[in-house]
Amino acid sequence: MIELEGLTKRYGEKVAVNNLTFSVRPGIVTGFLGPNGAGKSTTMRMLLGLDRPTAGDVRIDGKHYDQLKDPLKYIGALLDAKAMHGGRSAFNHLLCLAQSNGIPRARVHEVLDTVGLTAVARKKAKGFSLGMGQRLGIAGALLGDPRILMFDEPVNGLDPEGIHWIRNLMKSLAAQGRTVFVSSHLMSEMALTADHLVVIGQGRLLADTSMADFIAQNSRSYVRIRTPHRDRLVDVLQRAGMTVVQTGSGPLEVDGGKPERIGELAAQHRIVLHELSPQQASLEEAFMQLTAESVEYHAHSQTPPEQRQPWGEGWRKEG
Ligand SMILES: Nc1ncnc2c1ncn2[C@@H]1O[C@H](COP(=O)(O)OP(=O)(O)OP(=O)(O)O)[C@@H](O)[C@H]1O
Repeated sequence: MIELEGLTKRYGEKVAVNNLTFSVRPGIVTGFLGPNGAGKSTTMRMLLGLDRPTAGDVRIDGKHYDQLKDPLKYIGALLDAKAMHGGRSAFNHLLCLAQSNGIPRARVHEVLDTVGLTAVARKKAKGFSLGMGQRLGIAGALLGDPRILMFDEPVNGLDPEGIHWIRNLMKSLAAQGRTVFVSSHLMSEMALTADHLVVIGQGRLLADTSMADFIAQNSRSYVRIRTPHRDRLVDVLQRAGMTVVQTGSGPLEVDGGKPERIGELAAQHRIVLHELSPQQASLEEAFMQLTAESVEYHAHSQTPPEQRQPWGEGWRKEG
């Protein structure tokens, strides 16, 4: 379990992390989302004792990072895959980490095998591709067999097979009862991996909710219908209290009615349907919706008009 309470970090005038309070629970994958500059990496660095909070507190299984003896046995992290001694071989890099944390040498072989780097274990890390570097960083995170794992952008640079592998790894770590906290800008990937989401913007907490609730709360869901009897169906549905949006001669979009109910009404009135499909926004759409709303909220409260930037701008450029 990771617990943040009022966690705040200022760099001069800049408030990078603003009074964050949330918990990351074991047994599930928790996604950590926010546009560029939202404060995700700063939060993760404070968790690992790499940055000192200006105010507030963050605890790992009830302790501060610097109170942990052999911290790799409690929490494993991938923050910046390039942050390693490139002149060392993959094996020696992991061996150094293991020795400084009281972890047996045999474990180095195990994690190299887990991440698929056994064949290149004696090669220098500076010759590694981005994807191999990510795998080596993940091996380092797994080294101490920790109960808590934290990954900052783990799929960066990975090919589809590597992305698939990471997804399954995170799910299996969570299924073993571990706490898995992962940030990513790849919304489609996050939607497939995370059970729960923590979303921040401009350092503030915007959402702390299940994936399903996040999408439901931040997007419109409706039922799409195609029928050769449009007028009759519209009449029936409106009399049942539903809102029907008609776009030219395209499909009907119905708000406020479940597909089962719509299907039953159509059958009762002997109306033929060619399509009856519930539509749910994607995580990406829900995220854009939430960030769009936050532009107005933050713009007036914090930044002078001449310095205002559309909130989430950087994320949109990348996305
Ligand atoms: N050492 C620092 N000195 C000054 N400002 C910093 C420092 N580190 C981060 N910041 C600022 O704090 C804010 C949060 O940055 P952070 O890197 O935590 O965001 P992020 O959500 O991880 O972004 P990204 O998605 O781009 O990685 C940014 O405005 C950044 O410019």
